[in-house]
Amino acid sequence: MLRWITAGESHGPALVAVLEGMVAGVEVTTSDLTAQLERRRLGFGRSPRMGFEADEVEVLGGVRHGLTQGGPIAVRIGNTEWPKWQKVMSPDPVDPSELKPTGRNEALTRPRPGHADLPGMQKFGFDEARPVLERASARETAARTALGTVARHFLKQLLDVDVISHVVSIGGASTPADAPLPGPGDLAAIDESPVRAFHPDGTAAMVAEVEAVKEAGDTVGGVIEVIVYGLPPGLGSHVHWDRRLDARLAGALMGVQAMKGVEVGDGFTSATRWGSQAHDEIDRGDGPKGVTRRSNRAGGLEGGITNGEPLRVRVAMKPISTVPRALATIDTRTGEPAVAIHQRSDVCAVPRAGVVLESVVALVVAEAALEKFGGDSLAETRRNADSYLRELEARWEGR
Ligand SMILES: Cc1cc2nc3c(=O)[nH]c(=O)nc-3n(C[C@H](O)[C@H](O)[C@H](O)COP(=O)(O)O)c2cc1C
Ligand SMILES: C=C(O[C@@H]1CC(C(=O)O)=C[C@@H](OP(=O)(O)O)[C@H]1O)C(=O)O
Repeated sequence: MLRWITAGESHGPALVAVLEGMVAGVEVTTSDLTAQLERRRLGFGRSPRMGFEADEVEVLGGVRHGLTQGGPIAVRIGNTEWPKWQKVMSPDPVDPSELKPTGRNEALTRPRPGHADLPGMQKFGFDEARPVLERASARETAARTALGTVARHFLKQLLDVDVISHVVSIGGASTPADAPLPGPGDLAAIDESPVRAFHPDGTAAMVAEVEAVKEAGDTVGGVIEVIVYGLPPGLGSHVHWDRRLDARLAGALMGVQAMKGVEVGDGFTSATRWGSQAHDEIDRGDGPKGVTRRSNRAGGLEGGITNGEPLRVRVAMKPISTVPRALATIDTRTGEPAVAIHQRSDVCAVPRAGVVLESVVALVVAEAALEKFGGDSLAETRRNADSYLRELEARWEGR
């Protein structure tokens, strides 16, 4: 079993994250984690904070001399802004006279429609939104990105698996429908697009959309596609609902802040097609799997099991709820109409979110690979995987 857990507030001293159940012998370094965290900070429409938040990573346990040790991997990501927030976010009691009334410590009683503010206050009995938004904030996704990096390295070293993503649309602007799917070697080019789109026309249209939204003092969401290349058939299982890989991916992806829909393969479009046009016909092929498909509408998953084709999921992200032209709300102190909290925010976090979604997919797929192949060291897991792949191929011998 692979488990991951995070803690920490957006404006606290640091985020911490633990990955438990990773095998020994996976090569990964602090700079590998830093590189993924840097990718997560890029993107047109990012918040002002992303310009200076340095994501200072420290590996506190589980890795020695660049190799995982088999024990829990613990990571700390320091928040650059902590000195400014020390009093407001102090874990220990603070003398009220030390909390000078500034924007930072004013009581947040004008909850933002779309953020966790109001339901969180109602649920926990808080009289302001600070304790809610601090933990709801997508700052936490830095922690999952760090852990996801270990999972990506494991998958790459085990089976040469690549996890990539690209932005399909932002608001009404999309990648052309007939654009080819990016391959594993295209990730660097995607990262160079300011909106992390693969097609140049898509990039131009989406940049224009973000500019228009910014100009209007608004925010915008979009759709991101994550693709995993190199997976063998057989990860996940049809035997029970909570073993289905599609179900587990959807749950983990919806667990990312602001994600409101997940589509596996052609998902919603498949629901409009007739069966003969919706499925992926099977041929004998020369690959290690012994079979190929004429298409990949299923997104590499049938019965909750990988089928050897690229795994493909699309995720819908809603617009950021801290809208600069702030939305109507109520002041929870008085019950009177008010304008929602707004200090600063992203216009569009869709490009950055792709890196988070890749990390989450890597964690779920790494867990499924460990379930299938077992082992305590990368070498042992690889032996088990090789033996399984040989067996798959051997089935076709003489046929
Ligand atoms: C990468 C990323 C950046 C985000 N940045 C912001 C932001 O700057 N302002 C904001 O209000 N929400 C932002 N969000 C979304 C909120 O965290 C999210 O809407 C909130 O936690 C409520 O959860 P829900 O949208 O899933 O219901 C961001 C989300 C992601 C994934
Ligand atoms: C800090 C990050 O994202 C934050 C996510 C976020 C939110 O409400 O989700 C609000 C913003 O934070 P702040 O209110 O401090 O400007 C974003 O910058 C990050 O991704 O590292």
